[in-house]
Amino acid sequence: MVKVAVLGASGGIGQPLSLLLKLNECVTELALYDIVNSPGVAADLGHINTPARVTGYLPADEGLKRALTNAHLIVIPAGVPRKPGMTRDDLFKINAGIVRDLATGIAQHASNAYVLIISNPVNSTVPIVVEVLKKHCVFNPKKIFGVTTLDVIRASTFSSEVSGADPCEVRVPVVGGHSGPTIVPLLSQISPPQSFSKEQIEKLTHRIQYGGDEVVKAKDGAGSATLSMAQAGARFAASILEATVKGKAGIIEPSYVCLEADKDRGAHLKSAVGGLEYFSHNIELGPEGIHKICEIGDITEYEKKLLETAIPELKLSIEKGAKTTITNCIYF
Ligand SMILES: NC(=O)C1=CN([C@@H]2O[C@H](COP(=O)(O)OP(=O)(O)OC[C@H]3O[C@@H](n4cnc5c(N)ncnc54)[C@H](O)[C@@H]3O)[C@@H](O)[C@H]2O)C=CC1
Ligand SMILES: O=C([O-])CC(=O)C(=O)O
Repeated sequence: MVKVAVLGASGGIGQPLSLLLKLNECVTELALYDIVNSPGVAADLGHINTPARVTGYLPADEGLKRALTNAHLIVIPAGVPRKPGMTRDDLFKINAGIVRDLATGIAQHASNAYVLIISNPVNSTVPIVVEVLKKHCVFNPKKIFGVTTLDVIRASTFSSEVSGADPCEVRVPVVGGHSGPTIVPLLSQISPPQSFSKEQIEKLTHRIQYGGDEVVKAKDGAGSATLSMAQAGARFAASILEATVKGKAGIIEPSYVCLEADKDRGAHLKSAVGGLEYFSHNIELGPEGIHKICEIGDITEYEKKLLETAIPELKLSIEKGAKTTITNCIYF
């Protein structure tokens, strides 16, 4: 039995993500939780002829508990998206409370599950989840993931538009966090190798860092990336299932994680990034979640400067998330 729960399943990301998870034949039960419309989304998806049984839950009648109980994997796209002119950090006031309450449910009803956090600001919401799990003494750093897959998907797409390479084949490590200057693409490590001019690198870097803004602007008040994010979330969830259910070795995905998940390499990386407790980088997945956090490797002077700029902002976002208390959260 492989139960996957989606929290925020009726939203712009939640619905297409749930559709893609319903198409994943490794999933046998798909539990959809939201404060609105989840039974309808579940009824609709339930007609698709793939193995997963789909159930929908609202907060009434212990819906969160029922959605979470026995979940192997939980994906969280619950929360409000940006409008033009907002930063991801502007979402903290509302989303911090939502994520904290969902994390409390996870601590109580599914403390052994793998948790993928999509809700923004990811740089802060991941520390919120970790602090809640720590408070309940159920924290396992190898199982908590901030979803940054969309950054590498964008890096593959945008760099291929310049180079003409096949976007399906191109991989660019993107490190740091998930907001503007904290998104640090390492174009010098692009695979297959590719050389770009200084100007191309600067333009590409900026586009990858602010790719989210392109969508927010184009949607003109109707939200942020949903379809590309659903694909990114489904890809990451599929990789976690491949590694933890099917036991496939050597899968590498990027994610924003707690560096203590990999004692040796994590400690090394922590000292290389100014003592940050959380950082996004390529992760090798294993049967128990995070198997190995990859090294940063050789980077150019330009990339070192980007990293130096990212570190102070990341530090503030991490502290803000870790300090979240009942009083600084707003509810619907
Ligand atoms: N990590 C990433 O790369 C990305 C993250 N995001 C973030 O994902 C989040 C969701 O975005 P959208 O789906 O576009 O928003 P949306 O507003 O379309 O959907 C959010 C859903 O969350 C639900 N919700 C609100 N409070 C809830 C609660 N307490 N429990 C359960 N569900 C709750 C809402 O009812 C709604 O259905 C935003 O915070 C957005 O910034 C968006 C794109 C990329
Ligand atoms: O830009 C946003 O607010 C949503 C997001 O995180 C992204 O698209 O990368």
